[in-house]
Amino acid sequence: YSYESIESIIKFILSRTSQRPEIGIICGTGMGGLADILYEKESFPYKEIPDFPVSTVPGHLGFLVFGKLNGTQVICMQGRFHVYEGYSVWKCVMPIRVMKLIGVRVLIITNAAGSVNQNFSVGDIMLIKDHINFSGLGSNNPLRGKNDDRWGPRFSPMSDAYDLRLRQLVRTIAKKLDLDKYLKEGVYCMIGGPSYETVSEIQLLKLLGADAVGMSTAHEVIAARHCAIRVIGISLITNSCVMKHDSEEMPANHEEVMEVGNLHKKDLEKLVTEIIMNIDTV
Ligand SMILES: O=P(O)(O)O[C@H]1O[C@H](CO)[C@@H](O)[C@H]1O
Ligand SMILES: Nc1nc2[nH]cnc2c(=O)[nH]1
Repeated sequence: YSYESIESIIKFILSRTSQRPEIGIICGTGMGGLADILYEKESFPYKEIPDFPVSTVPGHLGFLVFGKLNGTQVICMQGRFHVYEGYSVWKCVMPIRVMKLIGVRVLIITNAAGSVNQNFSVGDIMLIKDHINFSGLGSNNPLRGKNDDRWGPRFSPMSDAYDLRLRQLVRTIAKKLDLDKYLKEGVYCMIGGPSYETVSEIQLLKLLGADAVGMSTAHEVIAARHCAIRVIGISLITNSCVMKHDSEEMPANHEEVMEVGNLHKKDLEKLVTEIIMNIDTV
């Protein structure tokens, strides 16, 4: 997608809504209900937006939703794109550039993830402090190819990817909402998927310092940071990864991931609502 092609998508969308949000949300698997916290909603099915990819994964509805929360305008991706769906990595992150041109300054990225850290429990919320982009360490980076400086620089720093001030805000809010007992902080590792990890792979990720693992987010954060959008990353721990060979524990499965997402959506909704009401986008 060239800059101009994103501009024409923007033209299509903005001619159909008068909302101009500065805060974006990406809903993780089973977390599409996050859009329900909004009122005065205007929803656009991905399949009706020119050049937009479509959602193919259960638990990802496939709508771009505009709406308000206490007077603050928000844009929400009800469904994200994963590389394992067959989309190239740059295509997966295209909606983030759409958000940028709409005027988004802060992006709340949520996901469902398996825990690698054995101190984490299912239902915990992990505030992402950093990521390991396993699939991107080679050349599967969304910024690969000719750089357009209108988005950002050729070489994009990532050491400050998960905004320190915003993380402090989330911690304070979690405490106020009495969710701090569920709030963990850690490193998210993105793998390509769609197969879940072997036991040896989980042991490797643990050695590398990962606390949770999933198949999304890192590429989105790279694209967001490249165009100077500040990021909050939140993982809902939906399953504990099997850490030992020959264990009788239940293997990871997508039904469980969606079910846990659904079960804890109220906690996430409360947290995200309060974040949006307290964020300063300046
Ligand atoms: O990261 P999200 O989209 O929340 O979903 C996670 O859950 C799915 C696997 O169950 C994978 O898509 C993984 O990335
Ligand atoms: N890769 C990966 N993605 C997930 N998404 C939700 N749970 C998991 C998991 O255990 N592994």
